[in-house]
Amino acid sequence: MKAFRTSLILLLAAAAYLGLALAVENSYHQLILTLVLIWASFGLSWNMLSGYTGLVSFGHASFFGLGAYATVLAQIHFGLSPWVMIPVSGVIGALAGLLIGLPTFRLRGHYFALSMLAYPLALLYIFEWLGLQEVTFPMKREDPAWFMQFSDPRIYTAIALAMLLLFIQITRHVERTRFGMGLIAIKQNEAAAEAAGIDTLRLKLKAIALSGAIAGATGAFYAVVLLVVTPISVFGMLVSAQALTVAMFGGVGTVWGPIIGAAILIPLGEILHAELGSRFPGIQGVILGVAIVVVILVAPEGIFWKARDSWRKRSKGLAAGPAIPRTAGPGSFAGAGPAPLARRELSDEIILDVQSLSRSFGGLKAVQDVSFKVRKGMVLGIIGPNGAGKTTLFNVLNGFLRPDAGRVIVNGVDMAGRKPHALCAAGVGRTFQVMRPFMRLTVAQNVKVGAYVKARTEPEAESFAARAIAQLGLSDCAARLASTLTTKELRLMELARALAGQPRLLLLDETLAGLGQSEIDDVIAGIRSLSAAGITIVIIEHTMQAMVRLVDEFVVLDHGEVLVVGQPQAITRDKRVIEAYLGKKWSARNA
Ligand SMILES: Nc1ncnc2c1ncn2[C@@H]1O[C@H](COP(=O)(O)OP(=O)(O)OP(=O)(O)O)[C@@H](O)[C@H]1O
Repeated sequence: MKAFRTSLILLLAAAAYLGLALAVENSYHQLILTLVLIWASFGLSWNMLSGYTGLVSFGHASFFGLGAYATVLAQIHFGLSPWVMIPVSGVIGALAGLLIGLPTFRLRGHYFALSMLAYPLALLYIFEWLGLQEVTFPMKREDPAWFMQFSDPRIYTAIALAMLLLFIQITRHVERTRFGMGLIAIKQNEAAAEAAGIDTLRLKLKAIALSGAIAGATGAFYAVVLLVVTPISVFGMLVSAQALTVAMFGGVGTVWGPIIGAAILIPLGEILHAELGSRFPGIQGVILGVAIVVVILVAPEGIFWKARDSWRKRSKGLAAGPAIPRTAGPGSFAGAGPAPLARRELSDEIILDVQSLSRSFGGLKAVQDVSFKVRKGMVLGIIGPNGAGKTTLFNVLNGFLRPDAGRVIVNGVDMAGRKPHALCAAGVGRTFQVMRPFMRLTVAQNVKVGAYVKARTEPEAESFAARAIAQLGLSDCAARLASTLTTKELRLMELARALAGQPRLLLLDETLAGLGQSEIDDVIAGIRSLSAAGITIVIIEHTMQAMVRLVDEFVVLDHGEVLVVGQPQAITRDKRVIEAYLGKKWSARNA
């Protein structure tokens, strides 16, 4: 219903814009109307990669310029029409995206952004070196419509509008699918996305290909409108900056951002250029610079998000903070309590077999020759002093780190060195010591991202997520943004997200950290409910009082090695464990 309403508003806005274009007589103003649509399309292309994945690109002019040159050269040398070359330029842009993405996605953050800058610069010099300084479309008086050489500039505006509407539809479709959700998850936390089973490299390549396709087609049409292509006008720094600025100004990671940005900045820049350009050459660049500074200071995520957040706050919406009654609220479990786990009969089936696992950092042996077995349905605690190698061991078990030696046998298959999303698909879920929620998503969306690894369809993902949310007592907060949750609710949400991937084995990293006593009881009850549902659990935790109530068996690590393995009663009395970890005070207090 909401999607239908949005489509209707969009169509009405498009009709109004077209009406305005038809009414405008002045050809320069007509050109501005067309340019707004072109730069909005280019901004959408930038948004598809950088807005959704958070990988900032300073190099989108590569795709734009390749589309522009392909179109003009194809007309000159092969007589091909722009009607053919605009879609072909989309394909060229997509292929260029894959070629650029494959090596460049190895880099992150600033390194990614800067290396993207290199591609249009290199292309600019290559096209200059090829002698393509100023390439003009040959006039085709015999068949102007076929070669998009219209005498009425309003036709260009109409075509640009149709292209923009298509790109908006593509973007809106992406936003609604698991692909779009995966991109947002990557932006908010790439490691958590991997651990939730998302193949982040594949998704980023898909995003850059789609982004390159939109930029390539837009560049092709831009060339047609201006009739002449120069390296600086399509590969220049200002071109990439334009895409980035309209999206950042309007709002990143939303379909509306680039449209708002282009609608404000392009006419402003053009009018100032027309009025003051002769006295202040390069005034458009100044406008872009000022726009960026204003946005960084006033609305770092862009106008759209600023307006939406303040509207939501005012109308007491989702962002208004926790307002859920606590009586039977999140994390309340029937039967939850502090009693120790009754000794249970565990199956003999081995679900995780760790054999001689080692991992060093330079000369530091963080994990050395570690072996242990985890039986189906058990809760295994991993304890040890700070720096004993617990987190490193988890990172190796879940694929964030490659082991130097050893085997990690999950359900009979050696998974050592496999990527986190592959381990997740094999049934290994993970939570993090430092919580890694997707803050701008609701609880239900956060958990749904975790469900994608096993769910084949959207309804299935929603049902897995709803079940996990209910199991952890979070149904009341399902519609709230993760950013409004308490620490305990966030911990439970992380458990729910891991649970939604239908894991057979869950690795929990300091799930009780930062919680008060009653909150610890609630989260322990949550973990027990997972165990009762047949999930095998391996947990790292420092809170020993809680651990002895929770686990069936301990593995104690010290200096990266297994010190001892055993049941809680034996472990808490073991002299070596008391000396290395628990301390005499703990044993006296709990004797
Ligand atoms: N990426 C890294 N590079 C270099 N050294 C590291 C790295 N990660 C961990 N270490 C070192 O490896 C050792 C084990 O660290 P690890 O974080 O696994 O211990 P831990 O038992 O989880 O500690 P804590 O209880 O404090 O979380 C420590 O000496 C740590 O400084």
